[in-house]
Amino acid sequence: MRKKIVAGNWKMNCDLAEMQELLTGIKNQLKNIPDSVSLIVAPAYTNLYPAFETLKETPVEVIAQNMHQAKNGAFTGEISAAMLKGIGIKTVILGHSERRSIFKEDNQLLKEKVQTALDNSMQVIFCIGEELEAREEDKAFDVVKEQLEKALFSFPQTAWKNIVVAYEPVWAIGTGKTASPQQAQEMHAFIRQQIAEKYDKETANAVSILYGGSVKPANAEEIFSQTDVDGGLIGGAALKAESFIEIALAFQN
Ligand SMILES: O=C[C@H](O)COP(=O)(O)O
Repeated sequence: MRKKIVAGNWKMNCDLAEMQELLTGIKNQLKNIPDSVSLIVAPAYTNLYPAFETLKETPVEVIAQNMHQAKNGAFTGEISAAMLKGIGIKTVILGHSERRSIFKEDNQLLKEKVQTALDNSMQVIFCIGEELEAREEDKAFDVVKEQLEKALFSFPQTAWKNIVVAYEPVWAIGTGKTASPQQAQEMHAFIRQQIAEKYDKETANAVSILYGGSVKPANAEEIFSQTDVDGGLIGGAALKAESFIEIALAFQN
C-alpha cells in the first residue's frame, strides 16, 4: 500500500519562537494521528535543526524546502545535501513553483538537484504543476508531462523508491482556489499513467502523489478520498497546529 503523507511546507514563515509554539501544538495532538499517516514538516533553514531536535522522539519527519545541487563551494547563501544530512535531514522538497517562478529554477537545474539528492541517499518531494494560463488553454497535461520528462524521467527505475511527486496547480497555491477533487484525481491518474508508461505499472503504483494548493480542513477529506491522491503538501493551513492536524485526520474518515 502507498504511503499516506501530510506535509506542511512552512515556506518563509515562523521565527524560532513561533515555530516552537507550532511544534508544541502539533506534538500535543500527535496521539490522534493514525500510524498509517506520515506527518512531515518543512521549516526554513534556520529552524531545521531546532525542529529536528524537538521532534526527534516523535514520528514526525523534518525536511528541507530546498538545497543546492553542488557538493560544496563558493555559493554564498546556499545549503548542500551534506549540510542537511549532517543535522539529520533526509528529505528535501525540490521544484516548488515558487522556486521555479521567483528563483527561475528550470527543469534542467531541478534534474541536477534531484540527482544530487539521490547521490546523497536523500528522498525527494518533487513538485510539478501548471500555471493558470496553461490550465485555461487546456495545456495542463502537456506542462506536467514535460516537467516529468525533463526533470525526472532520465532517472533509473530504482530511483523512484526515493521520489514522491507533489502535484500543485500554481493557480491554486495560496489563492483559496482549490482544484476540484475531480481535477486533482484526473491529473494524479495522468501522472501515474506517465510513470507506468515510462517505467512499469508496479513502479507507478508504488509512488505517492500528493496534492497541494489551498488544502484546508474543509476540503481535505474529499481530496484525499480520490483514488490516486496519497496526501497533501500544505502551505497556509500548516501554519496552525489545529488545521494541520485536522487535515491529517481527514484520512481517518
Ligand atoms: O507547498 C505548499 C503549497 O504551495 C500549497 O500552499 P497553500 O496550501 O498555501 O495553497
